[in-house]
Amino acid sequence: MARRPRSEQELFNAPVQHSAEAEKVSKQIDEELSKEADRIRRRKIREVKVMLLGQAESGKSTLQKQFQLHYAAKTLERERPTWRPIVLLNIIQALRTILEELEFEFSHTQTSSSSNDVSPSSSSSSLLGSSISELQLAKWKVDLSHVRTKLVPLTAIEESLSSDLVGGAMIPRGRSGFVRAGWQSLVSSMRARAVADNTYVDHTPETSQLAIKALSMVQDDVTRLWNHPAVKKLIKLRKIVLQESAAYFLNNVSRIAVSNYVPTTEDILNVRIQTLGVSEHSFEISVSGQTMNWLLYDVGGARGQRHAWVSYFDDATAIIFLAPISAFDQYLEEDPRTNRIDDSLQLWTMVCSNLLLKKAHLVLMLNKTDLLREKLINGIKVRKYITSYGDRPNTYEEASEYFRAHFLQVHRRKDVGKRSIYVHFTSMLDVQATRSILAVVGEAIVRSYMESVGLS
Ligand SMILES: Nc1nc2c(ncn2[C@@H]2O[C@H](COP(=O)(O)OP(=O)(O)OP(=O)(O)O)[C@@H](O)[C@H]2O)c(=O)[nH]1
Ligand SMILES: [Mg+2]
Repeated sequence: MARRPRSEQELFNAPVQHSAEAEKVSKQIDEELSKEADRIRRRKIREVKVMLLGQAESGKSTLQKQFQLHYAAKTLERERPTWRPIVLLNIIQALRTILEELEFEFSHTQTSSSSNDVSPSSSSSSLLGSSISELQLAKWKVDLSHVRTKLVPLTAIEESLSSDLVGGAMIPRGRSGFVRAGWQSLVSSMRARAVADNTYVDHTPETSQLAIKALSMVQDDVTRLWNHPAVKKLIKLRKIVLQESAAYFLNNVSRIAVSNYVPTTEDILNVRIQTLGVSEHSFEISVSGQTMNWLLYDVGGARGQRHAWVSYFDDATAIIFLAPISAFDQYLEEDPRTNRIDDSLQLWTMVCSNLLLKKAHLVLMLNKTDLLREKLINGIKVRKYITSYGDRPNTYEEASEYFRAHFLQVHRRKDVGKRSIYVHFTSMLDVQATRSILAVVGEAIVRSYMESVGLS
């Protein structure tokens, strides 16, 4: 009996106590959820989405690496060994192109004298030039055949290297040298990794190791081929057209052909590998005391890749458009009738006039200025490829300003957002110059973003 009231109290109070406890817990949960929602909202507010757009080979992936170098240097350090197969692939691709073109040219050589006359005075009328003697040509053919045989073990590795980059998938013939988002995890699992003192534990993937070994065994032949007068002549005549990075790597073969080779930053910036699809990269960037989470979207720029861009447009904070102004004498690989500058202008028109991008901040990078200078110094005439250039002086100042004016005119006529435009002349291989440009670009994008969300 004595316990009854207590028990009654228990009966009445217990659920009351329980419900108070539950209410407290529920309140706590609500508070946590609200805090989390707030955190997500704030994080979202600080998320800046930047798309890198431009035709193939305009330098988008190189710019992405520069961002990584300046804002997430440790990640670039970690990934350093994963660039090794791509450097090797670039070297082998260049050698294959040289050998194929030499073979084609030699097999199409017509002699101006009878075929069994090999006197030094008889001459060849091939594309190699009429001044080459028959004797010389015969000697070159022997040289080529000798080098080709020696290089077989190296060139045979191209397909395997390329296939490793796409997780072992079969690569259609003639289609080597591309990567998709996340490729680094395929080649880094992690046979090579950085350790604290910046040396690398060498577990190089087998294919790369084989390629390095093969390269080290034939490096003198590679150098002889690269410096061969027939090769120099065909490059000058544009019968051999190599990737822009080929000369850099072929001049550095002796440094690369060593078993403990680790790509330098310059190597990483110089490599050429086509991007397929869209790759997302994230960086924390601090500008004017604000830490922003940058999501950088690096897209494939070839015509067949551009359909993938649009699904990223509607929430893009900024577009960095790259136009390689050195490409005035080049045509699209995917459509050899279209001049590369014309294609860039068309793409830029699409960017300026696209309603989904109406609110995006626009940055225009007129890239590859180093190559533009080089071409003009070497006497390549702009007006030969772009007739409207007329009689303007064939100088860097004149040509760069001419291209800038054209891109600005497109923006003036086609911009649907009445936006200011930020234009920079860039040379994406120049680390110091690019560092200062990235600081300016970063600040401008963040400022414009803050204004747009009313946080300025
Ligand atoms: N000389 C020189 N080379 C550059 C410059 N910018 C990029 N490159 C080189 O141009 C080549 C192509 O650059 P990428 O960054 O791969 O081009 P991309 O725009 O990403 O091309 P896709 O992925 O096919 O769309 C690479 O070998 C780069 O090293 C530059 O300003 N000057
Ligand atoms: Mg790319």
